[in-house]
Amino acid sequence: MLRVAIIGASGYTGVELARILCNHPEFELTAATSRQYAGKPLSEVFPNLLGKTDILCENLSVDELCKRADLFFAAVPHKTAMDLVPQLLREGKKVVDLSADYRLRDVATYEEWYQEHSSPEFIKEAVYGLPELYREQIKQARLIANPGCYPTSIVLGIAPLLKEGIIDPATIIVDAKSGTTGAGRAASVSSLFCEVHDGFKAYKVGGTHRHLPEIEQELSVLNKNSVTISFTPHLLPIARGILSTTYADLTSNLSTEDVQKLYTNMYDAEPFVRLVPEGTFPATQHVRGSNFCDIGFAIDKRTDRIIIISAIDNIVKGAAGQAIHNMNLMCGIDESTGLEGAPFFP
Ligand SMILES: NC(=O)C1=CN([C@@H]2O[C@H](COP(=O)(O)OP(=O)(O)OC[C@H]3O[C@@H](n4cnc5c(N)ncnc54)[C@H](OP(=O)(O)O)[C@@H]3O)[C@@H](O)[C@H]2O)C=CC1
Ligand SMILES: CC(=O)N[C@@H](CCC(=O)OP(=O)(O)O)C(=O)O
Repeated sequence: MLRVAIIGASGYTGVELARILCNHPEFELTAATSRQYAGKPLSEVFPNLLGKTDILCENLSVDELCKRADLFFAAVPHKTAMDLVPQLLREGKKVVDLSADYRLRDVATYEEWYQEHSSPEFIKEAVYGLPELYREQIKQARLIANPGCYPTSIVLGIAPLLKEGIIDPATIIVDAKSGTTGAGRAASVSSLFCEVHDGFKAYKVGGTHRHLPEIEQELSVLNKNSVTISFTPHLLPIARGILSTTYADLTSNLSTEDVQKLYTNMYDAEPFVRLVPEGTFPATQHVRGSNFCDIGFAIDKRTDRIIIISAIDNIVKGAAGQAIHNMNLMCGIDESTGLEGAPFFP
């Protein structure tokens, strides 16, 4: 068994990592950190884990953790991970960082959207952990920058079209909607039940969301040229799930079958991308609790636009599930291990 630690186990992605690891045949959870719950059993903090793990939460001491684990998931807020990841790497550990700290390849862009980077020397070696695009690099990596939840759903949805050059990149518009777990578990007024329940709102409108540079970075790689998009996130009154609706102008007169072939060519062998049958569209409730990204599309002949719908569970494919997928690849074990479960429904 490979010994695994979760740094930031008391957050939403931390508990999801723990849930998946409890049933993982190759990984053993040997340490879990939380400052506020130090000394408490993780299964007391999260009763869904009762009987599944007897691990205690502990304070963060990298030296201590390094004695008891070889693989690390950093599930702490961005701007925090960059201070602890270098120490783990220097100790020879493999790290999947769920935060944004190593996702942007250009340090100046990171510093424009976040803050001064304390360990920019590791950005170059970090591999962006989207297995559908970077599988071979991930297998060789010791540091993975696990993608953001919105970027995962959006990039996977558009990738085949941009790669084949059949849409005009200047016309890409994305409306994406996220469940409230996307905001994390820390108490905040904007996440209170009465602020979220029974309503629906846009936020960070007008090109101000910090996922924009990440999405544009990956779309630009696929397009082999710089891409700038419009992106508006929305907050859904549900716990889990992201549904992204993307619009773009088609540059050639393709049939639905032609486009279907592009998606099939790219994703047929992918264990966690499902193309939904023609005429049907993904829904958050069909991916809930799973590592799937479901994708569907329609061509609007009236406007010559394509509309792509993609859905993920933000804490599984958008965070913890994708992180475990990446760690499986880094450790050379079957990439689907621990992630095969069907979504919960209803
Ligand atoms: N929620 C989501 O859908 C997604 C989240 N992410 C990213 O994953 C990471 C974790 O997110 P999420 O689980 O939602 O966050 P939460 O706020 O729910 O949890 C954060 C965790 O980090 C710990 N923590 C906070 N500050 C520090 C610190 N300074 N030092 C050590 N530990 C700290 C907290 O525990 P304690 O305070 O007890 O120490 C807690 O366990 C973030 O970087 C987030 O951006 C990525 C994709 C999707
Ligand atoms: C609903 C909600 O608030 N979502 C978060 C998504 C953040 C996320 O998890 O992504 P990072 O890992 O890049 O922080 C937001 O919009 O900031």
